[in-house]
Amino acid sequence: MSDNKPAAKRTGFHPHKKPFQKQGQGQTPAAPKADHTLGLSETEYRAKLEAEHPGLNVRQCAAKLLNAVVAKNTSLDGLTDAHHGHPQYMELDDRDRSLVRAILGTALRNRNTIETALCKLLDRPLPANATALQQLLHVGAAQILYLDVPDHAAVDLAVTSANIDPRNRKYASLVNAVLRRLTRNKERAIELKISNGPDWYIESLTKTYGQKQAEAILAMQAYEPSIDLTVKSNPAEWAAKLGGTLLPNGSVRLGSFEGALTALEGFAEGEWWVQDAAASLPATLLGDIKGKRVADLCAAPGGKTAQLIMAGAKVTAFDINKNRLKRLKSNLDRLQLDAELIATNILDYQTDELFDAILLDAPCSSTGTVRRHPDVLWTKTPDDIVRLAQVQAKLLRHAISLVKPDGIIVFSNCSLNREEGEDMAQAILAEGVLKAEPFKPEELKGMEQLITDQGFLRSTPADLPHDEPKMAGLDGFFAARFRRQS
Ligand SMILES: C[S@@+](CC[C@H](N)C(=O)[O-])C[C@H]1O[C@@H](n2cnc3c(N)ncnc32)[C@H](O)[C@@H]1O
Repeated sequence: MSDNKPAAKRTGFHPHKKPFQKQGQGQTPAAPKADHTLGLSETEYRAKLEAEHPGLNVRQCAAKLLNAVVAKNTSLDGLTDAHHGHPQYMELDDRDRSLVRAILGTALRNRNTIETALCKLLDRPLPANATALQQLLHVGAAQILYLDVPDHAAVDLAVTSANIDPRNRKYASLVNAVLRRLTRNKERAIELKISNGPDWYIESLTKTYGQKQAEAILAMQAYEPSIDLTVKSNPAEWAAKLGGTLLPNGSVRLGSFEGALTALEGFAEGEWWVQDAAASLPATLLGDIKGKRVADLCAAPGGKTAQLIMAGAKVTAFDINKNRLKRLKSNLDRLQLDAELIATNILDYQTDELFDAILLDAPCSSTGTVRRHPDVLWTKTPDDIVRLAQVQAKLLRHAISLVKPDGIIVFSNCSLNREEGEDMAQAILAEGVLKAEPFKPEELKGMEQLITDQGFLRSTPADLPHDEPKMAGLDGFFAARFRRQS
């Protein structure tokens, strides 16, 4: 695997040297005057600057949110939520919001490549605490290297952003010089063979999957994947209607489409829902559940609940989060499906009416969803993996008390880390209350290769290869099936 240590260079700043003097090339846009003193509110001030420098708000917002993700471990989904997102993001119109998301997705997916390319253009490393400056350069570089934005706009707006921010003003000519040099070295930068992700993650993947498979997974993480749908019925028909591809498990993989997803045929009628093909597998592995009482213990937003209902089970869906459970309810309403809903911490839930079968799709690090959520790697730490594996073991032990003797439990999550998957499952089996019920090839027709030697299910973004990377891959998922012994 290639050089993954750009961060080391960043931290070796020499304060006694006058930084970056040699790099002043090209015209640096003039510094705007600080208008705060004129008594404008923050919003008015930003509106005035935007009128003078169209596109500035988007770049400033992108740099701010990038900093919140990488320096403060804040989830990108929350920051860019359409209703409760970051205030600076909420001020933008839809077009600008989508550019912010494109910049952030690209910057995070290619973070190590961008960092290495920038480091090569710097005479000396940036100060270790210059995180705002670092994000500003990353936002500029993401546009220059990967997005369809004119180079001069990316550079000028980065320089203007630097001039406006008192922390970065003294680096404005550095920003100008480095980004201009990047525009002349694009090809070389893009061709750098860099694995993207923090060192701990790359090491963990390599240890678990071996170098070749780890590299294949990391390569796939550079692409935003296509959208998969789970359909109520007639998957081949829906694949044809929507111009998608029918996958071996019956999911429909969409190619590119015009307009909003919610405007596609069948959405309003509740004929399908969005769910990665790998995420749709665990609910199918409970066996024949027709007419049985099944508990979906961590259910929201309900993709798997819908599958269990469609399989004919009487479903009780639990979730600790009331808002997420409300979302599940509205999803089921659109699909015209019904389940008993209980908002509770399942660790506090006990019943004498034990369930025939249980699905526990546990909270996890979500490292299997990096293609869709490129912030995950930069907001999670190795400690999170250990902590979440402990939570999962606790939830699974409690699930045993809710299922009938001889009943089935399917445990799943969307982590690629074996501590939350294979290791956790083996540790629980060693406690002796559950017996393994290995998955059988005939249960995963066309996807038999996902069954491990121990009879677990393991998918990764490197599975289901396709010439077009966007049409390839699966989310990383783990699933195991157990039977309660007594
Ligand atoms: C991975 S998501 C579930 C996704 C869902 N199964 C689906 O397919 O749409 C995990 C869910 O577990 C819920 N959760 C976490 N801890 C819980 C607990 N102790 N009791 C109940 N729900 C919990 C979270 O609120 C979250 O909605």
